[in-house]
Amino acid sequence: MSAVVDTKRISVPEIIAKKAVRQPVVCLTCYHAHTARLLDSHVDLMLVGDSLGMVIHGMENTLGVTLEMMILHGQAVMRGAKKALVVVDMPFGSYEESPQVAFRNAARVISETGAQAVKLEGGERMAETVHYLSQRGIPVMGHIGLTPQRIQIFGGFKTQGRTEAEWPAIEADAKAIAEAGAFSMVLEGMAEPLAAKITGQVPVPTIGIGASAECDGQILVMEDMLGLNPKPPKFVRTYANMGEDIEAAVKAYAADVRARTFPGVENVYQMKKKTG
Ligand SMILES: Nc1nc(=O)c2c([nH]1)NC[C@@H]1CN(c3ccc(C(=O)N[C@@H](CCC(=O)O)C(=O)O)cc3)CN21
Ligand SMILES: CC(C)C(=O)C(=O)O
Ligand SMILES: [Mg+2]
Repeated sequence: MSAVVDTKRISVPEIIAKKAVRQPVVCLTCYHAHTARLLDSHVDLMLVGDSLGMVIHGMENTLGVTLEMMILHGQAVMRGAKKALVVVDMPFGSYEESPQVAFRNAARVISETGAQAVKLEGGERMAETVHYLSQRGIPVMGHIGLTPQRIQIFGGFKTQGRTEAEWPAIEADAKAIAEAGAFSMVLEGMAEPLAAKITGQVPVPTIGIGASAECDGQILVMEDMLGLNPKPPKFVRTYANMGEDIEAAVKAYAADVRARTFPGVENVYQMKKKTG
């Protein structure tokens, strides 16, 4: 018998349980199989974010991302992720209309990708939908504060809750989706003390991005922290300079091809030796 490899996947209840024991929930976005494999043993949760429209498809915002794109990338990530919990973003237009439409589309995401959960943007106005999905077997991660799918309403990617007058509405959003059954929630782009306050008010883990170190977990767009975004937002810490590394590698390859030093003897095939 072959050795038993520990590939048990982290579950939704295990993510929730981390809050009580103050274990930070480590999250990154992930859009491909090869990066999923590299991230798998280091993160608790991978989010197939609709930011993929901007980050890998070059779109100006996330509004043009389709359900088909999310399913395709969700399938790719699931082929590389064996231990981490995988969450797939519901794209703009796939869940806002009604809880029923949201369920139909979320069920496609879950059944066609094998991911554990979906994420959708919105607080109080989406609470009924969060409840409808979680009651029917689909774990939902909430997302409040700066919700990029409302870029046209906000007039840009603008940090929320920087005046106290804005706080009650955002606190009500957090409370509403927690009560509706969200298993965790992303707090994006909000003033630090507000994110800290909400983290103290809800029973499920808060996952911050441009929020606060007091959130129960953190998420970043992987390409941003790897140095692949030439103009990263202020909330990003870059842990590698992959943009520079890729350019240097491509430059060296181009020089080798032009000098005919690639391929080398080690890269080419000789004729088979004649036998007999
Ligand atoms: N590459 C990438 N990283 C992300 O984190 C990300 C995406 N794309 N696309 C979808 C959303 C959009 N996000 C963004 C993008 C830019 C800012 C930004 O420029 N913020 C300003 C502050 C703006 C203000 O408060 O007025 C900053 O300087 O950080 C914020 C969130 C976060 N998400
Ligand atoms: C930034 C995270 C939270 C997200 O929603 C995305 O990547 O789409
Ligand atoms: Mg998103």
